[in-house]
Amino acid sequence: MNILYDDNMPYAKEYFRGLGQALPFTAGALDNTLLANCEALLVRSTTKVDAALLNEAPNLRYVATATAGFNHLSLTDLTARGIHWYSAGGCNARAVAEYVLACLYVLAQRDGFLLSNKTVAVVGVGNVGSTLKSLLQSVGIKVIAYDPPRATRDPAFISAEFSQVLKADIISLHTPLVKDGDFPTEHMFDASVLETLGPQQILINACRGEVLDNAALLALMRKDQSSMPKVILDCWEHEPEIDRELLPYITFASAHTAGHSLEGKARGTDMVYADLCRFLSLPLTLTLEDFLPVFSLSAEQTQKLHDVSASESTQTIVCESIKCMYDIENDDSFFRRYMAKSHSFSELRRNYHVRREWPAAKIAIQNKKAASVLGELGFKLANDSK
Ligand SMILES: NC(=O)c1ccc[n+]([C@@H]2O[C@H](COP(=O)([O-])OP(=O)(O)OC[C@H]3O[C@@H](n4cnc5c(N)ncnc54)[C@H](O)[C@@H]3O)[C@@H](O)[C@H]2O)c1
Ligand SMILES: O=C(O)[C@H](O)[C@H](O)COP(=O)(O)O
Repeated sequence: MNILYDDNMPYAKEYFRGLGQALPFTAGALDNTLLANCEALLVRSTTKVDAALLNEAPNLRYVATATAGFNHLSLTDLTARGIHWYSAGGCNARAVAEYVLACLYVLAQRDGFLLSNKTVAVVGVGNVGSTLKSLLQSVGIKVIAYDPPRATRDPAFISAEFSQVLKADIISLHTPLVKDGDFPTEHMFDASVLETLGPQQILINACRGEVLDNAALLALMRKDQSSMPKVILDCWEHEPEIDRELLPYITFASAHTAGHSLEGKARGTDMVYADLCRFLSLPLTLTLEDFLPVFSLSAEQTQKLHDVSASESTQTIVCESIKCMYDIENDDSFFRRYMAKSHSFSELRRNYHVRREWPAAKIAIQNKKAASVLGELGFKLANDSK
């Protein structure tokens, strides 16, 4: 089988070489001569698989995206041509949930509030939203779950009302981009919705840029930033050509990298591999454990955690532990510096640093309450913790 895979899929060479002739391509530079013979095309979200691409690929039988979102695949065109398609739903759910928690803990420390006193509205309670909801609830943070389409599919799920969402202290968006049907999400947060929010609230978009009307947000921020919520953006409208004018009004800004943990990306490759093996009726011979490197904190980080362990404040210890794994302030300042130099959003994403998920780390924390919270959040605790 002739396979083409995005060269930004970790371990793809190792996973796919046993399934046929597997060649890498760079998103944005997919060669039509390669497409002409391609039978299986493995992409990430930066390759649009539409009629124009499919017209160049007459031998294509299989398309997969190693990402959760699949709004870059034209399902109508794939189905019309009888091409099997797959998306790796859930591959990076923990990565995005960790991103949201990292933002919230750092903001709580910076602004001097207790996260445990806040209510978080999770909008879209699928793979990402459910993972986030479980982690928040496991550490005692109240969650409002909003997902009307899920309530129609799953009688056991009861969705909150949208009016309750708008009153929450923190609103975190985790829906797909849906342009039509009964539950569209495009510009779900438009000017009329944004105007109902206040400065004591926090709004996070780590799903798709188009769910939040960026032009309306910019206009309202310019009119009176002091009446607006704090806005945290990982996903932007019109990526990669985002509106840089919005940047000064954003509390934490990142380049659509919430899901870019090494595990999140590699799990995407692994899930596509498993689906392609099923499609070809071949046995699975490789797993993620064959590839993920062992991780340990640096001596400096270990010392820092040891020092902060003496703190009385659980939130301080949890925040510092999270920062050892994922420092959102670093991502934010790097992004701002990078964008100020007119560098490309896509390049920044391609060269994103290696970020590991929290269960990869083993930490020693003396404070019992903090150790328990960190355990709930997925950190492995060394024997001398608790
Ligand atoms: N920033 C990132 O790096 C990153 C990473 C992963 C996923 N994503 C985005 O987040 C989205 C969610 O990911 P997921 O894996 O949880 O997908 P999912 O399909 O598992 O869950 C999405 C949920 O949103 C719900 N939903 C749909 N329309 C809705 C509406 N109008 N109102 C409320 N809820 C609605 C669905 O019913 C579903 O339960 C993806 O589609 C992708 O666009 C972004
Ligand atoms: O949908 C997803 O899984 C995410 O948006 C994912 O992180 C996108 O990453 P990309 O394919 O653009 O590298």
